[in-house]
Amino acid sequence: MTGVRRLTWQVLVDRRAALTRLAGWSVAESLPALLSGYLTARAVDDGFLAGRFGTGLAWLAGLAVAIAVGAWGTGRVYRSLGAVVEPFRDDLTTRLVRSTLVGAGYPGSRSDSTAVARLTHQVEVVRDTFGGLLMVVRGFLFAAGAALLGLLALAPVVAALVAGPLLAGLVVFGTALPAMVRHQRDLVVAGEEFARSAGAALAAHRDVVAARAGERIVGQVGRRVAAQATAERTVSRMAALRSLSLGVGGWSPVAVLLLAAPWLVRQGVTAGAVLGALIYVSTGLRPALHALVHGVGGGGLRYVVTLDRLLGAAQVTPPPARTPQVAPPAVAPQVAPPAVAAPAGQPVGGGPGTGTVGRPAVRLRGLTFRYGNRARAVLDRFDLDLAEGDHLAVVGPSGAGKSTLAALMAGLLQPEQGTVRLTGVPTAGASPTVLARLRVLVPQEAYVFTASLADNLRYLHPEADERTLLAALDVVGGGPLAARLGGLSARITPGGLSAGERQVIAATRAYLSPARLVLLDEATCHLDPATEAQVERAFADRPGALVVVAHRISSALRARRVLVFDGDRPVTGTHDELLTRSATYRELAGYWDRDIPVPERHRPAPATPLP
Ligand SMILES: Nc1ncnc2c1ncn2[C@@H]1O[C@H](COP(=O)(O)OP(=O)(O)OP(=O)(O)O)[C@@H](O)[C@H]1O
Repeated sequence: MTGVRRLTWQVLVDRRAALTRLAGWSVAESLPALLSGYLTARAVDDGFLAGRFGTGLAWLAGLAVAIAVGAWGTGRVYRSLGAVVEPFRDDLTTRLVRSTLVGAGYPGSRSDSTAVARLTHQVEVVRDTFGGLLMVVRGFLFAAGAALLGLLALAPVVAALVAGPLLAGLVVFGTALPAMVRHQRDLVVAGEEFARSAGAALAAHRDVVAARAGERIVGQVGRRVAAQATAERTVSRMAALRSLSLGVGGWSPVAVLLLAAPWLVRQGVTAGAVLGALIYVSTGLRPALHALVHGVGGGGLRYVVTLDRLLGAAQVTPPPARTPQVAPPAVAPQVAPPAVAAPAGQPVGGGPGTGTVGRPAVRLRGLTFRYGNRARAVLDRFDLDLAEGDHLAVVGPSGAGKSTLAALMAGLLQPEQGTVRLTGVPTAGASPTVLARLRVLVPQEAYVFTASLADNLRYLHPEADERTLLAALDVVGGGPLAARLGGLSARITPGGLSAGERQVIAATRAYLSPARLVLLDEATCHLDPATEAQVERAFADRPGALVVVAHRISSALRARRVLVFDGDRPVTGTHDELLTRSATYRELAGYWDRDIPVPERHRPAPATPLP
């Protein structure tokens, strides 16, 4: 909020000439507030009660003149207000549009004209609320100041009786104000979170269905709805505090004056002065306090919160540096895989002594996950580290949990316990945009939409030029397919492609994405072995880490390490190690063996089961 305070102060200082004019017209506007009680008191005491009807009328005529001057002042006040508010709006719009467009200029950002439209709309909200705030605060200061001066002129004791409760009301309001700002902000954030979460769920409904995450996503969106409702209720409760401050500051002075009237008269205060004091309170102070409390508690809070968020949005931060997508540098991966896999259930590849440099690409810690309260745990306190350059094949019987592990790594599922970090960033609570920069998951059912081949490939890398797209197709093995379809501009439809062709397109798209972690969940199951090998090699050579949920032994053989779902606990190791350590792996390798010849050294030992 410091930014809001500083900017507001700056605006006021920069426009001090316009503010001085505004103050001058405000004095004229508050003339009736200054004179109403006093002139009424004179009209009563010196005129009507003294039997001088004409004198009474003359005082009231004076009041009528003051009211006319006040009305003229009000007209001028609105004109001067524009001189303060409009330049503020223009400054803010320029600043935000510039920062949005500059932000869009960073590689990896989209030029977002809707962001500009959204921001300019919010600037209008700031302008209106700022104008309203200026009016009510100024109105209160002048009206209250005028009324207190008038009360002092009538009788200092009356001024003291009114000032006490007024001050108490202001203290109640001022004390509650920070909490009101906080809750209003929570409400705005809750609304945005809900919109973001529902929007992301709708946009990604195909992936949600593919990952069988429907129930979870509905739960997540439902939690956002509940959070927004709670925030609404809290803001409504804060309205009670506004009413309390109005009651104390606006109504109790009236009650005090009425109760104290006999005593005041005994003290020598005239009946006209008591009536004048009541006029000051009921037509000057109370309405001004009412406008202040509702203006600050409503539009004022919106001003603070909206401006605060706009200022946040205006800070242009370049997105993280993007990885070169095509033709990855011809350097060996920085990190050699560990020579020996850690024992089952222990971190692999990133723990102390394993040779990992820097932050691991993937770090899973204490991961427990089950579908539903009574279901068996698919993963139970599971740890895993993957280094940059690592290539892990995940294998296991049907239903063992391979896709679940991939979805957890991708942040599509959230664990019951434990954490998933991708290059140090926790997936819990990460926005879809952040997740998209960190990882790409290619499911078995490849997602292709009706558009040009180029549009399909650019889905995760909108700025990629044609040369980049063609190079990526070439590396992944999609060159012949692109030629057959008629080039990048060829229009494709999901129904017009075979399952394998869709997988090639999805793989090329993933290859082009900025994410450093690639998760292939049986993403090549419809490809012939040669194309599958080419796809896996392309991803293995790409900077980052690769996880392949494998359905052929060839995938496991190409990987640096293999994770096998063996009974209750996944076991990790090299192919050779697992042949001796995992009965499940031996069994799987035995079946796979029939499909693809396995080098002699990889043949399962005719061993009795090992621990
Ligand atoms: N959406 C879901 N709701 C409830 N249970 C689920 C859901 N998705 C998977 N499961 C269960 O979780 C377990 C692990 O499933 P998962 O899909 O991760 O296995 P998998 O090893 O990938 O299997 P496959 O090789 O057949 O794809 C299975 O018992 C499965 O029935």
